[in-house]
Amino acid sequence: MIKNVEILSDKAALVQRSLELVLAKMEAAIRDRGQFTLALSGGSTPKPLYEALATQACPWDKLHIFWGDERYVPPDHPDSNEGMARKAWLNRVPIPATNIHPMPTDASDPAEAAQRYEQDLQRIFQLQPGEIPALDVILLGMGDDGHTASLFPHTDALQVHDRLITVGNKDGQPRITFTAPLINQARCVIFMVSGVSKQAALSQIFASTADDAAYPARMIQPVGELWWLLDQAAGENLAVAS
Ligand SMILES: O=C(O)[C@H](O)[C@@H](O)[C@H](O)[C@H](O)COP(=O)(O)O
Repeated sequence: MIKNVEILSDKAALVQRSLELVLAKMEAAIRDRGQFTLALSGGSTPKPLYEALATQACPWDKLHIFWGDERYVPPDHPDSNEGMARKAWLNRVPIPATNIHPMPTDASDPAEAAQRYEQDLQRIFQLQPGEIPALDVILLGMGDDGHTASLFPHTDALQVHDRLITVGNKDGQPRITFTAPLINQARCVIFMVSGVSKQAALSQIFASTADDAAYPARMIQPVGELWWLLDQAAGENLAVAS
């Protein structure tokens, strides 16, 4: 794993840097493998990045879009990560509808939805049993509590190591989420973290020792590149071990 930490002057600079990095990874992936597989994060931080991507001239037919987690609501619900990304970006560009792979949230049992998405990935990536796909880029955020995707502190999802997709739990509300093993198989993971409220969790996540169950973002140690892009407000007091 190659770990990079950059502290940008403000959120706009963080978004611009994230855009540069995603575009660079997109160009390299399409050059090397003919396509670019990207998993989106939810929350508020990445929305301006998605809006910026909507202004780019990309080989849209070579992009495949996934979500790293999803609230268990319909896509037209205001909390939907899929709905946010479609409004901010995907509805504004000519990306083929078949290249967009949202997490299902229509099953009565979220575990069934998680299994369906896992089967989707197995089909799309033509996986052998037990094989974990390497996505080109997985975008992640981090909550004030140190969660990432929908891997929340002290939840069962943190213990799932034999699946690609599982059911997360935020205060009793179900989520669909990538598991840590799937995230850690990525060629590149990019965390986008903004705001002073993230400082306490970041200090734990960058500490040489802390409880991974309490700060699940610590579990993200990808085989490829790990990028932490922080704005000054989030990263100003961070002692970054090399
Ligand atoms: O569905 C979600 O909410 C996200 O995937 C979640 O993991 C998010 O990235 C963090 O909660 C940070 O959210 P902010 O970017 O809003 O701080």
